[in-house]
Amino acid sequence: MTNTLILLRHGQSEWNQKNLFTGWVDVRLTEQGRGEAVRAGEQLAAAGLQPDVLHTSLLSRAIQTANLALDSADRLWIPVTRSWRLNERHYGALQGLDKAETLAKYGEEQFMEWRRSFDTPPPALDDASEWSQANDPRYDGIDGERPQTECLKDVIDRLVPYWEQSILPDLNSGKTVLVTAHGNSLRALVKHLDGISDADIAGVNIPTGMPLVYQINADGTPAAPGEYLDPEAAATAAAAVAAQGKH
Ligand SMILES: O=C(O)[C@@H](CO)OP(=O)(O)O
Repeated sequence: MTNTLILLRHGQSEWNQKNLFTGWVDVRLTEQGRGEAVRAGEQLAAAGLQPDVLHTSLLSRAIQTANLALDSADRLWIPVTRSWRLNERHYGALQGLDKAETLAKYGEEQFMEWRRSFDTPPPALDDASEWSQANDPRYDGIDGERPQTECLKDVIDRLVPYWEQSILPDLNSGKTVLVTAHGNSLRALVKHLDGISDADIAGVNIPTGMPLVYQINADGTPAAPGEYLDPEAAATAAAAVAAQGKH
């Protein structure tokens, strides 16, 4: 007996479009991103997938994506739980910087280490920065745990407890669960689910707006690796994410 988990990265955001490091900065979807979210919902409906509950991050781009996708799947009414534990990886002092300029300034090795290494966080973001979330009321309750930078390992450490305590119980009560989140928080979850090594996860990129579907066993393991509803389009879009900053 397995239950269905659908992972969905938000559609293109304003800062994806501008090629800026985003992290916890609360940017919105572009028109293209809103279209991706609507299409994701249409794909769910066409595949006969009907989410019973939604888990989202606290960031607007994931919330907008969920709302648009659920609206086009005619499931806008389902219960919602939101958690900072599903937020994008905090990108530290890189938040707000241009990816291409950062690559040119620091070189490819350092750039890729910051983007994709498992355990090297970027430099911390000063609380006084305009891109800091130090005074953002949505994080009032988590102040002791509010990061100033994170590597992927840090994201796994804060996300896996949420997976075990909130998402897995929903799956085990027989619900189809939709999770809308972010490139790196979903890489963290996919690494955990698929047992991908610390080295190999560097090569995994999650495209925007493409539903990724798992069948999950009662013990939280997947019955098989996740499958995109549109594998060809997902592979093309993931390659574009991998190449960001390089053109
Ligand atoms: O900027 C970010 O927060 C992320 C996702 O958009 O970028 P990257 O893919 O470079 O980790």
